[in-house]
Amino acid sequence: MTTPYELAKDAAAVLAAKTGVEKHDIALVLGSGWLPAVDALGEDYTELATTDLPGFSAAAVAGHSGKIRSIRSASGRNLLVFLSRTHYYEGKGVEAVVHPVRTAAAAGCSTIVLTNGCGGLNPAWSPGTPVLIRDHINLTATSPLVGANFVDLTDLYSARLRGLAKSVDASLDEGVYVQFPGPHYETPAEVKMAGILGGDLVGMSTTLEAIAAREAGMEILGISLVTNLAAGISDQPLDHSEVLEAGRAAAARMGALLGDLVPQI
Ligand SMILES: O=P(O)(O)O[C@@H]1C[C@H](O)[C@@H](CO)O1
Ligand SMILES: Nc1nc2[nH]cnc2c(=O)[nH]1
Repeated sequence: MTTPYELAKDAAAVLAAKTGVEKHDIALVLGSGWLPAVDALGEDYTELATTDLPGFSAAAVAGHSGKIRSIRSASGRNLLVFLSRTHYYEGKGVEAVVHPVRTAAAAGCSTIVLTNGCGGLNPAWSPGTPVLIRDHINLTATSPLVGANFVDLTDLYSARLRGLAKSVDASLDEGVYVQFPGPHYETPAEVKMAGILGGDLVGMSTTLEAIAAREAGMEILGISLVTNLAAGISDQPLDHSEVLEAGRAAAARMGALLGDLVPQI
Protein backbone atom coordinates (compact mmCIF):
# COMPACT_ATOMS: atom_id res chain seq x y z
CA MET A 1 0.00 0.00 0.00
CA THR A 2 1.56 3.33 -1.11
CA THR A 3 1.44 5.94 1.64
CA PRO A 4 0.44 9.54 0.78
CA TYR A 5 4.07 10.55 1.38
CA GLU A 6 5.40 7.90 -1.03
CA LEU A 7 2.82 8.98 -3.63
CA ALA A 8 4.03 12.59 -3.24
CA LYS A 9 7.62 11.47 -3.78
CA ASP A 10 6.54 9.59 -6.91
CA ALA A 11 4.73 12.69 -8.20
CA ALA A 12 7.79 14.86 -7.46
CA ALA A 13 10.03 12.44 -9.37
CA VAL A 14 7.76 12.53 -12.44
CA LEU A 15 7.56 16.34 -12.14
CA ALA A 16 11.36 16.60 -12.16
CA ALA A 17 11.60 14.25 -15.14
CA LYS A 18 8.95 16.11 -17.14
CA THR A 19 10.19 19.62 -16.35
CA GLY A 20 13.93 19.00 -16.10
CA VAL A 21 13.85 20.91 -12.80
CA GLU A 22 15.48 18.85 -10.04
CA LYS A 23 14.46 21.19 -7.22
CA HIS A 24 11.64 23.70 -6.98
CA ASP A 25 11.81 26.52 -4.42
CA ILE A 26 8.40 28.13 -3.93
CA ALA A 27 4.97 26.56 -4.44
CA LEU A 28 1.78 28.51 -5.12
CA VAL A 29 -1.79 27.21 -5.13
CA LEU A 30 -4.09 29.50 -7.11
CA GLY A 31 -7.66 29.38 -5.83
CA SER A 32 -10.91 30.54 -7.39
CA GLY A 33 -10.47 33.93 -8.97
CA TRP A 34 -6.66 33.83 -8.93
CA LEU A 35 -6.05 32.06 -12.23
CA PRO A 36 -5.92 35.26 -14.33
CA ALA A 37 -2.98 36.43 -12.17
CA VAL A 38 -0.72 33.51 -13.08
CA ASP A 39 0.98 35.21 -16.04
CA ALA A 40 2.50 37.82 -13.71
CA LEU A 41 4.67 35.06 -12.23
CA GLY A 42 6.76 34.64 -15.36
CA GLU A 43 6.70 33.60 -18.99
CA ASP A 44 9.54 31.07 -18.88
CA TYR A 45 7.61 27.94 -17.93
CA THR A 46 6.74 24.34 -18.63
CA GLU A 47 3.07 23.47 -18.25
CA LEU A 48 1.73 20.03 -17.35
CA ALA A 49 -1.75 18.62 -16.79
CA THR A 50 -2.35 17.65 -13.18
CA THR A 51 -3.23 14.18 -14.44
CA ASP A 52 0.35 13.85 -15.80
CA LEU A 53 1.47 13.30 -12.21
CA PRO A 54 0.67 10.34 -9.94
CA GLY A 55 -2.07 10.94 -7.39
CA PHE A 56 -3.57 14.04 -9.01
CA SER A 57 -7.06 14.22 -10.47
CA ALA A 58 -8.60 16.44 -13.11
CA ALA A 59 -10.01 19.82 -12.10
CA ALA A 60 -13.64 19.58 -11.01
CA VAL A 61 -14.50 23.23 -10.33
CA ALA A 62 -14.92 26.08 -12.80
CA GLY A 63 -12.01 28.51 -12.45
CA HIS A 64 -9.59 25.67 -11.69
CA SER A 65 -7.62 24.74 -14.79
CA GLY A 66 -6.20 21.29 -14.11
CA LYS A 67 -2.76 22.61 -14.98
CA ILE A 68 0.59 22.86 -13.19
CA ARG A 69 3.27 25.34 -14.21
CA SER A 70 6.98 25.07 -13.47
CA ILE A 71 8.14 28.67 -13.83
CA ARG A 72 11.73 29.90 -13.90
CA SER A 73 11.30 33.29 -12.26
CA ALA A 74 13.22 36.41 -13.30
CA SER A 75 15.06 36.18 -9.98
CA GLY A 76 16.23 32.68 -10.85
CA ARG A 77 13.95 30.69 -8.62
CA ASN A 78 11.91 27.66 -9.63
CA LEU A 79 8.21 28.23 -8.91
CA LEU A 80 5.75 25.34 -8.79
CA VAL A 81 2.30 26.77 -9.49
CA PHE A 82 -0.87 24.70 -9.11
CA LEU A 83 -3.54 26.36 -11.26
CA SER A 84 -6.09 24.08 -9.70
CA ARG A 85 -6.83 22.43 -6.38
CA THR A 86 -8.88 19.50 -5.14
CA HIS A 87 -11.49 20.59 -2.61
CA TYR A 88 -12.57 18.57 0.40
CA TYR A 89 -16.17 18.81 -0.84
CA GLU A 90 -15.22 16.87 -4.02
CA GLY A 91 -15.29 13.74 -1.86
CA LYS A 92 -11.88 12.40 -2.95
CA GLY A 93 -10.57 12.35 0.62
CA VAL A 94 -8.33 14.65 2.61
CA GLU A 95 -5.21 12.98 1.19
CA ALA A 96 -6.20 14.14 -2.32
CA VAL A 97 -6.75 17.68 -1.02
CA VAL A 98 -3.22 17.96 0.36
CA HIS A 99 -1.40 15.86 -2.27
CA PRO A 100 -0.24 18.97 -4.19
CA VAL A 101 1.25 20.39 -0.98
CA ARG A 102 3.06 17.15 -0.17
CA THR A 103 4.26 16.91 -3.80
CA ALA A 104 5.60 20.48 -3.61
CA ALA A 105 7.48 19.62 -0.40
CA ALA A 106 8.88 16.45 -1.98
CA ALA A 107 9.92 18.56 -5.00
CA GLY A 108 12.03 20.72 -2.69
CA CYS A 109 9.78 23.70 -2.00
CA SER A 110 10.46 25.34 1.36
CA THR A 111 7.74 27.97 0.98
CA ILE A 112 4.12 27.78 -0.15
CA VAL A 113 1.64 30.55 -0.98
CA LEU A 114 -1.96 29.36 -0.57
CA THR A 115 -4.59 31.54 -2.20
CA ASN A 116 -8.35 31.26 -2.35
CA GLY A 117 -11.56 33.08 -3.17
CA CYS A 118 -13.80 33.59 -0.18
CA GLY A 119 -16.63 35.46 1.43
CA GLY A 120 -15.87 38.47 3.60
CA LEU A 121 -17.52 39.34 6.89
CA ASN A 122 -16.15 42.88 6.92
CA PRO A 123 -18.32 45.15 4.76
CA ALA A 124 -15.25 47.36 4.19
CA TRP A 125 -13.70 44.52 2.17
CA SER A 126 -15.49 44.95 -1.16
CA PRO A 127 -15.25 42.17 -3.75
CA GLY A 128 -11.73 42.22 -5.22
CA THR A 129 -10.03 42.94 -1.88
CA PRO A 130 -7.07 40.68 -1.02
CA VAL A 131 -6.67 39.86 2.68
CA LEU A 132 -3.68 38.18 4.33
CA ILE A 133 -4.58 35.13 6.41
CA ARG A 134 -3.33 35.67 9.98
CA ASP A 135 -4.77 32.43 11.33
CA HIS A 136 -7.48 29.90 10.52
CA ILE A 137 -10.41 28.03 12.03
CA ASN A 138 -10.82 24.55 10.53
CA LEU A 139 -14.50 23.59 10.63
CA THR A 140 -14.07 20.51 8.44
CA ALA A 141 -13.77 18.28 11.54
CA THR A 142 -10.87 16.48 9.86
CA SER A 143 -7.10 16.66 9.38
CA PRO A 144 -4.54 15.42 6.83
CA LEU A 145 -2.57 14.07 9.79
CA VAL A 146 -3.13 10.60 11.19
CA GLY A 147 -2.02 9.02 14.46
CA ALA A 148 0.04 10.55 17.26
CA ASN A 149 1.25 13.26 14.90
CA PHE A 150 0.95 16.26 17.23
CA VAL A 151 2.01 19.09 14.92
CA ASP A 152 2.24 22.59 16.39
CA LEU A 153 0.20 25.20 14.48
CA THR A 154 1.32 28.40 16.19
CA ASP A 155 2.51 31.01 13.67
CA LEU A 156 1.11 28.71 10.97
CA TYR A 157 0.78 31.67 8.59
CA SER A 158 4.26 33.13 8.70
CA ALA A 159 4.48 36.57 10.31
CA ARG A 160 7.65 37.13 8.27
CA LEU A 161 5.88 36.52 4.97
CA ARG A 162 2.89 38.63 6.02
CA GLY A 163 5.34 41.45 6.77
CA LEU A 164 6.90 41.01 3.32
CA ALA A 165 3.47 41.13 1.71
CA LYS A 166 2.67 44.37 3.54
CA SER A 167 5.98 45.84 2.41
CA VAL A 168 4.75 45.19 -1.14
CA ASP A 169 1.22 46.47 -0.54
CA ALA A 170 0.80 48.46 2.68
CA SER A 171 -2.96 48.51 2.26
CA LEU A 172 -3.27 44.76 2.91
CA ASP A 173 -5.44 43.84 5.89
CA GLU A 174 -5.25 40.56 7.82
CA GLY A 175 -7.99 38.22 8.90
CA VAL A 176 -8.93 34.82 10.26
CA TYR A 177 -10.06 32.37 7.57
CA VAL A 178 -12.75 29.81 8.42
CA GLN A 179 -12.95 26.69 6.26
CA PHE A 180 -16.42 25.19 6.01
CA PRO A 181 -16.76 21.74 4.40
CA GLY A 182 -18.98 23.03 1.56
CA PRO A 183 -19.95 22.72 -1.25
CA HIS A 184 -23.00 24.69 -0.15
CA TYR A 185 -22.37 28.26 0.89
CA GLU A 186 -23.02 29.25 4.52
CA THR A 187 -26.36 30.33 5.87
CA PRO A 188 -26.46 33.84 7.34
CA ALA A 189 -26.61 32.21 10.78
CA GLU A 190 -23.45 30.21 10.05
CA VAL A 191 -21.67 33.37 8.86
CA LYS A 192 -22.77 35.10 12.09
CA MET A 193 -21.41 32.08 14.04
CA ALA A 194 -18.09 32.29 12.17
CA GLY A 195 -17.86 35.94 13.21
CA ILE A 196 -18.61 35.12 16.85
CA LEU A 197 -15.86 32.50 16.70
CA GLY A 198 -13.42 35.18 15.55
CA GLY A 199 -13.55 34.58 11.80
CA ASP A 200 -13.29 37.32 9.19
CA LEU A 201 -13.37 35.23 6.00
CA VAL A 202 -15.36 32.12 5.04
CA GLY A 203 -14.21 29.61 2.45
CA MET A 204 -13.97 25.95 1.49
CA SER A 205 -10.24 25.30 1.16
CA THR A 206 -6.78 26.23 2.45
CA THR A 207 -6.78 25.12 6.12
CA LEU A 208 -6.14 21.42 5.44
CA GLU A 209 -3.45 22.35 2.93
CA ALA A 210 -1.80 24.65 5.47
CA ILE A 211 -1.70 21.89 8.11
CA ALA A 212 -0.02 19.52 5.64
CA ALA A 213 2.44 22.26 4.63
CA ARG A 214 3.36 22.81 8.27
CA GLU A 215 3.84 19.08 8.78
CA ALA A 216 6.25 19.18 5.83
CA GLY A 217 8.14 22.06 7.45
CA MET A 218 7.23 24.64 4.82
CA GLU A 219 6.88 28.37 5.52
CA ILE A 220 3.33 29.39 4.64
CA LEU A 221 1.66 32.52 3.36
CA GLY A 222 -2.11 32.56 2.88
CA ILE A 223 -3.90 35.21 0.84
CA SER A 224 -7.67 35.32 0.40
CA LEU A 225 -9.38 37.24 -2.36
CA VAL A 226 -12.72 38.46 -1.06
CA THR A 227 -14.97 37.68 -4.02
CA ASN A 228 -18.26 38.44 -2.27
CA LEU A 229 -19.72 39.59 1.00
CA ALA A 230 -20.54 36.46 3.00
CA ALA A 231 -24.13 35.32 3.24
CA GLY A 232 -26.23 37.68 5.32
CA ILE A 233 -23.65 40.46 5.36
CA SER A 234 -25.45 41.71 2.30
CA ASP A 235 -28.86 40.54 1.07
CA GLN A 236 -27.31 39.35 -2.21
CA PRO A 237 -27.58 35.64 -3.11
CA LEU A 238 -24.24 33.88 -3.70
CA ASP A 239 -23.10 32.37 -6.98
CA HIS A 240 -19.78 30.83 -8.11
CA SER A 241 -19.94 32.81 -11.36
CA GLU A 242 -19.81 35.95 -9.18
CA VAL A 243 -16.70 34.53 -7.51
CA LEU A 244 -14.98 34.02 -10.86
CA GLU A 245 -16.07 37.44 -12.15
CA ALA A 246 -14.57 39.09 -9.06
CA GLY A 247 -11.34 37.23 -9.78
CA ARG A 248 -11.26 38.43 -13.37
CA ALA A 249 -11.85 42.01 -12.23
CA ALA A 250 -9.07 41.74 -9.63
CA ALA A 251 -6.60 39.91 -11.88
CA ALA A 252 -4.33 42.91 -12.45
CA ARG A 253 -4.06 43.68 -8.74
CA MET A 254 -3.56 40.03 -7.76
CA GLY A 255 -0.96 39.63 -10.50
CA ALA A 256 0.92 42.72 -9.35
CA LEU A 257 0.82 41.54 -5.74
CA LEU A 258 2.18 38.07 -6.54
CA GLY A 259 4.62 39.41 -9.16
CA ASP A 260 6.11 41.90 -6.67
CA LEU A 261 5.98 39.62 -3.64
CA VAL A 262 7.32 36.28 -4.87
CA PRO A 263 10.80 37.58 -5.85
CA GLN A 264 11.21 38.87 -2.28
CA ILE A 265 10.34 35.60 -0.56
O1 LIG B 1 -10.50 27.06 -4.26
P1 LIG B 1 -11.19 28.15 -3.55
O2 LIG B 1 -11.33 27.92 -2.07
O3 LIG B 1 -10.60 29.48 -3.87
O4 LIG B 1 -12.71 28.20 -4.14
C1 LIG B 1 -13.78 28.87 -3.46
C2 LIG B 1 -14.40 27.88 -2.54
C3 LIG B 1 -15.26 27.08 -3.48
O5 LIG B 1 -14.49 26.10 -4.09
C4 LIG B 1 -15.69 28.11 -4.51
C5 LIG B 1 -17.08 28.60 -4.18
O6 LIG B 1 -17.44 29.69 -5.02
O7 LIG B 1 -14.76 29.20 -4.40
N1 LIG C 1 -17.52 29.00 2.00
C1 LIG C 1 -17.48 30.01 1.10
N2 LIG C 1 -16.61 29.90 0.07
C2 LIG C 1 -16.59 30.92 -0.82
N3 LIG C 1 -15.81 31.09 -1.93
C3 LIG C 1 -16.14 32.26 -2.47
N4 LIG C 1 -17.11 32.88 -1.74
C4 LIG C 1 -17.40 32.04 -0.70
C5 LIG C 1 -18.30 32.13 0.41
O1 LIG C 1 -19.03 33.10 0.59
N5 LIG C 1 -18.28 31.09 1.29
